[in-house]
Amino acid sequence: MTKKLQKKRSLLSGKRLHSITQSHETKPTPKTLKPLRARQLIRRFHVLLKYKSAILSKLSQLKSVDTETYEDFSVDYKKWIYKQPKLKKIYETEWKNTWDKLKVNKTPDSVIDPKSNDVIDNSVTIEELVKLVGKIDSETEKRGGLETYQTASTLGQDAQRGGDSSKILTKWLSELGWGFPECSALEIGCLSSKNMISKCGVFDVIKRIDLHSQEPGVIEEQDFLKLPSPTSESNKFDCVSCSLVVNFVPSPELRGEMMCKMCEFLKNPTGERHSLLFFVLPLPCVENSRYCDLNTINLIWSKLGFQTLKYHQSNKLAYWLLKWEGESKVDKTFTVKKNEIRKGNKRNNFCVVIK
Ligand SMILES: C[S@@+](CC[C@H](N)C(=O)[O-])C[C@H]1O[C@@H](n2cnc3c(N)ncnc32)[C@H](O)[C@@H]1O
Repeated sequence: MTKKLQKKRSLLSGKRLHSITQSHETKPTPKTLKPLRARQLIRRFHVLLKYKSAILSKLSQLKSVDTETYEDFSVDYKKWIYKQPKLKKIYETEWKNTWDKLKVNKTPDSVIDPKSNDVIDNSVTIEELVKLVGKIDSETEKRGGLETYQTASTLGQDAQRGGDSSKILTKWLSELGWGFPECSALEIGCLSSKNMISKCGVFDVIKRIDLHSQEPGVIEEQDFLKLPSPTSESNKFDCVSCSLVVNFVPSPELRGEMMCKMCEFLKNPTGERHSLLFFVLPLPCVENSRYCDLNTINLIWSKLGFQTLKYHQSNKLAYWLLKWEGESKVDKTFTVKKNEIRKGNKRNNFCVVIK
């Protein structure tokens, strides 16, 4: 490959050139993206993350004969692959092939195989799974990694394009006259500390977390699913905001776990002081999913002890403001299974499962 072509590819991917074995340098992420490009990127990252999670979970079942235990296979899988020379070679070869072949500005290929309808069936071997992980990791990197995904999402928050979603939360809080002394909030999936939730003046304390912090020191780099639940009421929050995060979570079971876990972070109601949850999903998750509709989400929230105070649909998003009735109102026995609600091949597969 000529130097010129290499440079062009690195510019397209928004990354400096590096080999898979080199330590990754800090990569420049594009500062601007056209709205259509941003939407395409967000969609592609969701697809890649979803498949990666399914493939790693299959891989962790198949490798169960391995004696070494891994604290978190979704993070440690590379250690496991690299321990075995044959698998390491498969992973690296696929990573490099994908890196060389992928044109980031072209409509991407199917992640697994269009012939198998992208289904990971039971006959798939460890080698095939490792190859798929190599392919996904390489594409993710070549598209600029999570940072680029976040840039695309931040651009979606641009005031000229409707502003960040917490603008609706603050409007609703002011309509309700909600607010207390020493009011605290937990913002899950926080892209910026300059959002309306931070500027509205209702909250004295805001804990901001994100899988990949864009503002170290202000936004804690933390997976909400791994965040230990507070053991005392004083460490809980008056409000939890979880906007456009559950749809990012890669499996239906983890989405269910995330929704249930939010309750553990909310203060139980005392007198007039009620805790709130602000929740946002892309509209297609409830309007056009094969497995989920508005009733499903509303049922889950009501079983978890929430009462809907406000609901709003824009062209693209669904917003809820929910009041929590406390631990005693949580139905700990209810389950939600993956059931087909709508038929048709133009549907998406967004789904929440509660076990
Ligand atoms: C589409 S952005 C939404 C950002 C913002 N809340 C909004 O409404 O525009 C999703 C964010 O959620 C973060 N995220 C996804 N899963 C997460 C998790 N398990 N824990 C913490 N953050 C997570 C991602 O890193 C990403 O920054």
